[in-house]
Amino acid sequence: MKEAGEMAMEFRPFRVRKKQIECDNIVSLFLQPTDSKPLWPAAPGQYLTLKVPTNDGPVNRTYSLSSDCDDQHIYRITVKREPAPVDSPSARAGIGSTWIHDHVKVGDDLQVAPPRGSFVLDQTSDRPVILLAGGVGLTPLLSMLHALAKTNRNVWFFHACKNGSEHALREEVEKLSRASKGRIRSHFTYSSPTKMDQETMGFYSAGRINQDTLQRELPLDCYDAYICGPTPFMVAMYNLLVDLGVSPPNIAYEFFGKAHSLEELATAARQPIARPTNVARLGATLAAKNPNNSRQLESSALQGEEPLVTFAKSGKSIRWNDANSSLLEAAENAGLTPEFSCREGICNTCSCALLSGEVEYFEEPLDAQKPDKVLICCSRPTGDVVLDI
Ligand SMILES: NC(=O)C1=CN([C@@H]2O[C@H](COP(=O)(O)OP(=O)(O)OC[C@H]3O[C@@H](n4cnc5c(N)ncnc54)[C@H](OP(=O)(O)O)[C@@H]3O)[C@@H](O)[C@H]2O)C=CC1
Repeated sequence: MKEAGEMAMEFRPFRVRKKQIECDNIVSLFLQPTDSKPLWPAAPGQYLTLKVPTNDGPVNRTYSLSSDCDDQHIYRITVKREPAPVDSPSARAGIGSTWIHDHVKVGDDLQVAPPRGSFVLDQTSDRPVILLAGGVGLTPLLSMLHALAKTNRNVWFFHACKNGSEHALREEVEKLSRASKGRIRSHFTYSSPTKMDQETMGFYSAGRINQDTLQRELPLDCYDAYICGPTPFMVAMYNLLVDLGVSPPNIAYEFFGKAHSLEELATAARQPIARPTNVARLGATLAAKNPNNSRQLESSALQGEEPLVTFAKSGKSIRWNDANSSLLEAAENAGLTPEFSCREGICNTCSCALLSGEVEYFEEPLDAQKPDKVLICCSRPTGDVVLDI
């Protein structure tokens, strides 16, 4: 097991050199290090983590790089203002995006952690590429487009937006497309085009990207595909691609949802399936009132059984099952709804008290964790554990 103290990653000071409004609700920040060290290397598709100051202390938020990763001089991130969820208007608007939109100005210094993420362009492949962007999900795909512009690969860049006022970085995509002399084709779909969009014909199709859109644009071929956008968009695009014959292993996406994978959601969208749970409801008193009670349990390891995971507050226990990717997923499969956001050990949203037992991290948390705390999104139990959930 890695020691928590070994896990903290390096944050460095970066200065905001430029803040650019891209459209109604999207801005870009251009960031340069102030410690006179070079930029970290980044792969097209990766994201940066920023420390966002709040009244309750700093929180980590991640933003995909939208710039050309070969640029050794400056990073660009592009951020949409996230309003409070429509179904819960009393909830807070996105902390990070509100702070970037309302408070960050040119000359400010921000703490930034190195590029991370495995949603990256496969630069060893020579297959033609389909990039499917929904809204501000274009950011990692634009970074990929910059890399692809320097290759001989054919590229189709589809971007779905509500309308022209929410369409960021259009000129940059068109410029790359023009310079490619036909090798990079772009297609913009507006779901709710405005009157002005209609007059200027600033989009190629209206409505949502569907099978017709893709079939019209794409010749039969063997593609690599990359999808980024809201989850329903990604689910729909995944199923469209599979229906068009794109091989699932060649479809890449970044997904932070509750299901194991986007593929699982995409299958569910075609044919709803019941999800098995492996919950054993124990007496509500088990370890809940006195977490030390759990120490009276016989060690599962000694018995040769899978570890017992006890959720003290909710009085539920389950046997660990390797089908769970993390303690967070185990809790969800037990019918609990712990808070989470990134599911990658970055934002600390899922941090909870570890009342007893030990865990191991399969993904290195960005911040060092105190011994009595655990990030459940990126850890598994090494023996019986009691969590304060
Ligand atoms: N690295 C990453 O993983 C990144 C992820 N993101 C994510 O991308 C998302 C972008 O959201 P946002 O800009 O608000 O997107 P929007 O809500 O503006 O949606 C963008 C477009 O997608 C369309 N769309 C939605 N659902 C479907 C569907 N089922 N089939 C076809 N088209 C659909 C919308 O159509 P309609 O108007 O009809 O709904 C709209 O035209 C966020 O969830 C953000 O977290 C963003 C950046 C980086």
